[in-house]
Amino acid sequence: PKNYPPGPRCLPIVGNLFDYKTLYNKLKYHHLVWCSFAKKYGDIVGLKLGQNLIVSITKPDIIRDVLGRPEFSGRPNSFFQKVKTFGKNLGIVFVEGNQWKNQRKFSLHSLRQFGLGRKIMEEQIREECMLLIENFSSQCKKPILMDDAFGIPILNVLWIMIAGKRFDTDDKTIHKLLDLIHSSFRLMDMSGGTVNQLPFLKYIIPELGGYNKIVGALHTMINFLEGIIEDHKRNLKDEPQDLIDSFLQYMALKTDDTFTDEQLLSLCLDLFMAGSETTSNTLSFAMLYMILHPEIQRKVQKEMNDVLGSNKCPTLEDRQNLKYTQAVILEIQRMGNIAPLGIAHKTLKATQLRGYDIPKDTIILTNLYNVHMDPQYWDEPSKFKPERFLSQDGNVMVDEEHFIPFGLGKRRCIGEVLAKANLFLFFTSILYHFSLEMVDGSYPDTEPYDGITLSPKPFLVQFIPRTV
Ligand code: HEM
Repeated sequence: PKNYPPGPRCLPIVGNLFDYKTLYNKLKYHHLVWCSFAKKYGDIVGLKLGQNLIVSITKPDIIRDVLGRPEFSGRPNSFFQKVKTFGKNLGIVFVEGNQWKNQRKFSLHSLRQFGLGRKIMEEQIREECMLLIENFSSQCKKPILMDDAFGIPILNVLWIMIAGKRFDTDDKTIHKLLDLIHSSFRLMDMSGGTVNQLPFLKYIIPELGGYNKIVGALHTMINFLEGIIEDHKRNLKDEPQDLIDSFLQYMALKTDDTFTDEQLLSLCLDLFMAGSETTSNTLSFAMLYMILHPEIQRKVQKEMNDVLGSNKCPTLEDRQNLKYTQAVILEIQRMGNIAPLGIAHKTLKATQLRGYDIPKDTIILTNLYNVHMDPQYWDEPSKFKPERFLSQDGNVMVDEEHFIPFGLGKRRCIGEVLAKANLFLFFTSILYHFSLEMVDGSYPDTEPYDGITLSPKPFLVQFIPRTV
């Protein structure tokens, strides 16, 4: 397109697909590919990958601008999205227009009704923390493998709001489902994946891009959720007990035609996926950084002792007084970069950005990784330094221009309050009960897995009980 943002020269049909793949093979991470394009072509880069126009933005002030403008609030129509949602655009994360507005409003309202941001949510998190601590205690003589330690406890808090029940830590079906989501997230990417850019390829090479694996995983998830929704239908009471009940009741009123059976299933699927993978990966990163930085771990433990005394495990109320601990959690999020390219947006109409023309239906990637790792703003960005989030007088200091792990604007994460509460309570209760140590002879691999979210590769941790 004319006056499109700069980028490498385009070939017919494939566009810049080969440039992209070549760089990806070299750099191994999608966000680094976009950082590398940005170095060469500037803060706004325009590519064509197969049939899709993709513009990536790396600078914080432009990202803020874009996330604040309604014409950038669409979502790409991904191929996997369609598999997941019966060939239609359903759910919450990838829908647009009124459907998105209504579903987002309903979800937020309903999650709040069933606990989000309320005292009961904290109680449920504390319950999950206690069970996890017991579980770690029973195994603490031997090293524990950190792979999906947090998956079920984290999902449980959300699942109680959505479906009114929690899962046992050793529930095999849920382990399997979380594992499927985890491996699908490793296979997908925000740039859309090859199948997305050249859809006809899926008929030629079905294994391409893990296509079959992802489709299989989605079908397993759908079957599982169908069972849960059927149960709710059978046991529906006058007073709704959870989000699914509320949805079913609202659907029965027939006042809004975006409330359908298929929509309910897709909404649950979206919330399940968005809510489990993100927070539990961040907690795995937390464990990783703590074994790499024992001195920081000691400082967190000392702060808890100094501020709360030696026999009180922190509550959310204590958060404001545990400033160093808060700074450590912020630094874990900054370095962990769970959603390195955020979630892709799409232009709803032709528009302009800093003098460039951006056609309708262009995919927009916000490079959150770059925002958090930009050496022009962050001093020694690859070093783990919690002090960067503390002012001279020891107060927590967050510059919202350069720290946006949950995104910004109308599409901002709806689970932020829950995620922050989970991160704080799980992190502090673990460090209150244990000191974490690296296992002799098994230095962890600090390079994360790539994917739609980043996650640490599995590593071993020794949990040493603290005498508090
Ligand atoms: C540490 C944990 C989390 C991080 C870092 C995170 C990050 C993000 C980011 C970057 C976005 C995209 C914003 C954009 O489109 O520009 C997002 C969207 C979203 N998140 Fe989270 N998230 C986390 C936890 C959660 C949880 C626990 C839930 C469960 C309720 C959740 C539900 C969602 C949903 C539904 C959206 C899509 C919103 C929309 O499209 O309107 N997230 N999140």
